[in-house]
Parts: sequence; C-alpha cells; structure tokens
Amino acid sequence: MSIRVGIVGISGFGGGEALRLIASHPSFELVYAAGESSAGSRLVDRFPGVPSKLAGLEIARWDPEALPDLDLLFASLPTGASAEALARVPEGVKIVDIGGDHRYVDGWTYGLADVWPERIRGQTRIANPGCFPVATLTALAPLLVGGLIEPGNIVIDAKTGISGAGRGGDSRFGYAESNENLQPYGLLQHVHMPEMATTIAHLAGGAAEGLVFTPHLVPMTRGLLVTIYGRGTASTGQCLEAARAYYAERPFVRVTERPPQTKWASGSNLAFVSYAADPERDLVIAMGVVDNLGKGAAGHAVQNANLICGLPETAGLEGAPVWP
Ligand SMILES: NC(=O)C1=CN([C@@H]2O[C@H](COP(=O)(O)OP(=O)(O)OC[C@H]3O[C@@H](n4cnc5c(N)ncnc54)[C@H](OP(=O)(O)O)[C@@H]3O)[C@@H](O)[C@H]2O)C=CC1
Ligand SMILES: CC(=O)N[C@@H](CCC(=O)OP(=O)(O)O)C(=O)O
Repeated sequence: MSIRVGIVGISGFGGGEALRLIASHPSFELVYAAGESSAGSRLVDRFPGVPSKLAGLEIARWDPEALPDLDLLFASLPTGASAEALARVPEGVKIVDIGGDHRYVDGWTYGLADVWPERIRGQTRIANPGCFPVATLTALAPLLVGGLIEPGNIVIDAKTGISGAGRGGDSRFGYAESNENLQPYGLLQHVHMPEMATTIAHLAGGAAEGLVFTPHLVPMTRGLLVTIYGRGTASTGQCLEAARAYYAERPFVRVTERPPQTKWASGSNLAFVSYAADPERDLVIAMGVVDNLGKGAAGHAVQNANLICGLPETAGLEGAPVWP
C-alpha cells in the first residue's frame, strides 16, 4: 500500500531533491505539492525532467488547512516560515521539517538518523538536522560517546557548495560573486551552533564550551566538508576503529582511511567520516562529508520518513552517488 506524501517548498533546492527521491521511492506516492510564488504551475513547468506520472501535478498555494488526504508531509520552507503553519497541520499527518524551525523544540524529535534511529521510530514530528550539524555530528559521535575527544574547545572548519543557500538569497550566491571565489561567513554566530553544541553535550555528557564554527562558501554546486579539530590522546587507528564499531550496523555511514571528498557523496544519502590524530600533540582531527541536499537535507528527510513510517530505512535511498 502506498503512503500518500506531500512536499511544501517543492520549487526550492531542498524540495526539488525531495521530489527526485520520492519520485522513485517504492512506497511513497506524491499527491500534493505546495509553495508560494510557484503556486499554479505544474511540476513539469518547474522540473521539465519530472517522471510523466507526476508531470501534471499542480503546485498548490500552501495552506495547511486545505490539505488533501495525506499520510506524510515534507516541509522545505525557509527557516522561520514553517513553525506557525506546521502547527496547523492535522495531527494524523506525519511531518519531517527540513528547515530549522523545530530543532530541539518540544514535541519534535531531532532526527539525527544515523546516530539515534531508535528515537525516531514511532514519532510523528521530526526536525531534520541542519546540513553542517549532520556532517559534524556524524563524524564526532563515535569519538564523543567513546571519550576519545573532549567536548570542550572543538573547532569546526566547514566548506559548503552554493546550493546550501537555496535558490533565493543575495548576489554573493550568484555566479559572478561565487565562481572562482572563497568566502567565510557566519563567524562566531552561525545559526547551527546551538544544535551542534546541544548534541555534542548530549553525546559526550559534558558541555561543548568554546565551540568554534566557521563555514565557507566554495564554488561548487553540491557538497559539504567539515574538518574538526579537538583535544584527545587517541591514535588515528583508535578513532577509525571506534567509528567502524559505532556505525557497523548503519547503512549510510562510510568510515574511510583516506580523507573524504565531497564528490564521493554527491547525489546520495551517504556520510563519509575519517580521522587523523597525534596523541603526542593531544590532537584529534575528524572529517565529515555529505551532499548538503542529500544527507544534509532531502536524503536525510526521506531516511527519517522511512523510520517514522515503519519502512526499511534504506527505501528509496539505495542509488549510488553521481561520479564524476
Ligand atoms: N539548501 C540546502 O542545502 C539545505 C537547506 N535546508 C533548509 O531547507 C529549507 C529550504 O531550503 P532551500 O530548498 O535551500 O530553499 P529555497 O530558497 O531553494 O526554497 C524555498 C522554498 O520555500 C518556498 N516558500 C518560501 N516562502 C513560502 C511561503 N510563505 N509559503 C509557501 N512556500 C514558501 C518557496 O516556494 P515558491 O518558489 O513557490 O515561492 C521555495 O519552494 C530551509 O529552511 C533551509 O535552511 C536544510 C539543509 C540543507
Ligand atoms: C551556503 C549556506 O548559506 N548554507 C546554509 C545552510 C543550510 C541549512 O542547513 O539550513 P537550515 O539550518 O536553515 O536548515 C547556511 O549556512 O545557513
């Protein structure tokens, strides 16, 4: 039996990637698409390559009180634009919110699916983690849980593709200003810091004091790499071994000896993690790679949806990454 699915924010990068994944999902049937300025157009007008069974579906003006019969709703709205409206969605409709309005909010489960799938199964309101937090926390979790890195004074240096900013935004995300250019942004106050600090403290059992996080825009469409520096006396081998054991049963996390590259994850729901450590310098380096639109957004959202719908976690997510 198919699960009736809707996507609000379907014309955006996150919503469009959710559409791509849902179109070939074995159990999901897309019956509702919504937005604001795109309302009234058909999916084929926005996505000329959409499978023909979905081509004629018309994008509705987003109205949580005018939903068709739905089992599951993916919300991919700008952060700040979803909380009020999603509170009006009927309780019987499960929601995965890809945006940032419900992370560590009462009544919502923080959907860090590769780390705590058991907390997600059986829930009906899931807040997808931000793209930088998911790469960071997936790399750090085995070390934090195993006491191989201190939760304090962690420094995260991150690089993201331009699609991380969505389709809108100011000119620094346009071709002329982003091509052949590197830009740090969000220094000391990026919105992802609270969810990273909360989760680090939770996993380690100690506060993430002194957390530093600096993202950089790099001239590529998709992909996100975090390089994380922390204190600890474990060796590289011990870090790798801890991660292999931690993720042994998890389908989407790949532990590699080579430093991971963004292309490895492109178009997939995979996360790659690796480590380098120098016990004599009390230094541990953790690295994490995801596709910001895959594990960083829509792929992770589908994984969370599979968990709350009681489906195999990998349903619709088994395609190999795009290479090159
Ligand atoms: N891009 C990424 O890599 C990631 C994004 N996210 C988060 O996902 C969310 C979506 O991001 P992204 O897809 O990149 O953003 P985009 O700017 O690409 O898309 C935003 C979407 O929201 C819709 N929208 C905006 N305002 C309204 C409204 N009032 N009512 C209905 N629809 C509205 C737009 O519809 P229309 O065109 O019809 O106006 C559009 O479809 C954000 O919260 C973002 O932070 C999270 C992780 C990664
Ligand atoms: C390049 C760029 O701007 N990236 C976004 C990350 C997108 C994301 O994960 O957003 P939410 O937390 O709002 O869901 C940023 O730094 O805010």
